[in-house]
Amino acid sequence: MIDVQCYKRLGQFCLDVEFQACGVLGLLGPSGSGKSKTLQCIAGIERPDRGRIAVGNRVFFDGETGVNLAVQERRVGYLFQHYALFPNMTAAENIACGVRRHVGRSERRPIVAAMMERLGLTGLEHHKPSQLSGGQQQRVALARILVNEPDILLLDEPFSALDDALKEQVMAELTGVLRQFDKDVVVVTHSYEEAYRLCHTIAVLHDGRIDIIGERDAVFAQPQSKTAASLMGCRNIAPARKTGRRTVFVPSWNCEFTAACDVKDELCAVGIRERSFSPAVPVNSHAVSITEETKLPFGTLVAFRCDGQRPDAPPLVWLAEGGRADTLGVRPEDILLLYR
Ligand SMILES: Nc1ncnc2c1ncn2[C@@H]1O[C@H](COP(=O)(O)OP(=O)(O)OP(=O)(O)O)[C@@H](O)[C@H]1O
Repeated sequence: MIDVQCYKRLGQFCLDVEFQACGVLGLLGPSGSGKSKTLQCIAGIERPDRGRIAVGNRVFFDGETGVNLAVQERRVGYLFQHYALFPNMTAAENIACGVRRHVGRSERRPIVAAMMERLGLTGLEHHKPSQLSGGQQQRVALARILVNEPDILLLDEPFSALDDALKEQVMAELTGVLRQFDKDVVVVTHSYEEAYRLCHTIAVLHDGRIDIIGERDAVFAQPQSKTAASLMGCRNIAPARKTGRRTVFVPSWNCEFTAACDVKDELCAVGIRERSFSPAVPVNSHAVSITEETKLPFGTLVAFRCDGQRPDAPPLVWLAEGGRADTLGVRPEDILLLYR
């Protein structure tokens, strides 16, 4: 269990986060929202102005009692965006750097060899980082972290240095590594797909604060805020007001929708994912006119306007599998109710 209450002012920016999580937590947020700073406070690279950070029963930082463990004492495995391997050392030497100091020289070699085997790196012992692919470099960096037997893993944008094909392979490998690592993990990412695939819990950061935190499927199904909905891949978001127990009206689209659950009075907007529209859904159905179609490898991105839509409102987008439509419907459970 990781328990974080952390306040830190950095010039104009203010980090003010509070969360508890177990297992693999995904920290999702726009650029500059405080994701990396949160990791750095947990790792001990940044010192919060106040707060408390604990992992399991070990307190890393407590502003009130003055506890502030050094980076090495925290036993944190921090995977940097570009892995930070030593360029002049071989893969095996890089990994050996991670082995704990008290381990004797003769014991180091088998520890490194076992970890290289576990991460599929056998045969690459003598390669320097420049002679390794991006995915292999990432595995060497992970191996260097894991031989140190960390109490928590912090992964900062673990796929940002990889191309799409390699990302897919590395993500599958990392999922396996995380499954074996039965302690807490925090993964920073821009991508909701990465967060969804790797994490049990997702926290969305916005402007230095936790916007929403919850179980992955619950956050994905109802992100609650405009920021979270947009980060979860929702491109149709517009101001809305409650009109009945389960109904909402979107003035700019001139559309009323029925949701699957009760609408709270504080509703400020609705979101509809582009995949949620369908000509075959008979509910929440509205007449539309298509304004533009863009071919994608697996479908067509269709821009459309609703009947009576305000001229200044941007078109909506629908990811169509094929065919055209005069009306488009949305299942009530796909209406995202947004309160912030
Ligand atoms: N030393 C500093 N002084 C002032 N502001 C800072 C300092 N360091 C970071 N910031 C600001 O803190 C904010 C959060 O930075 P952080 O690196 O955590 O963002 P992030 O969410 O990880 O962004 P990205 O996704 O772009 O990496 C940013 O707005 C940044 O400009």
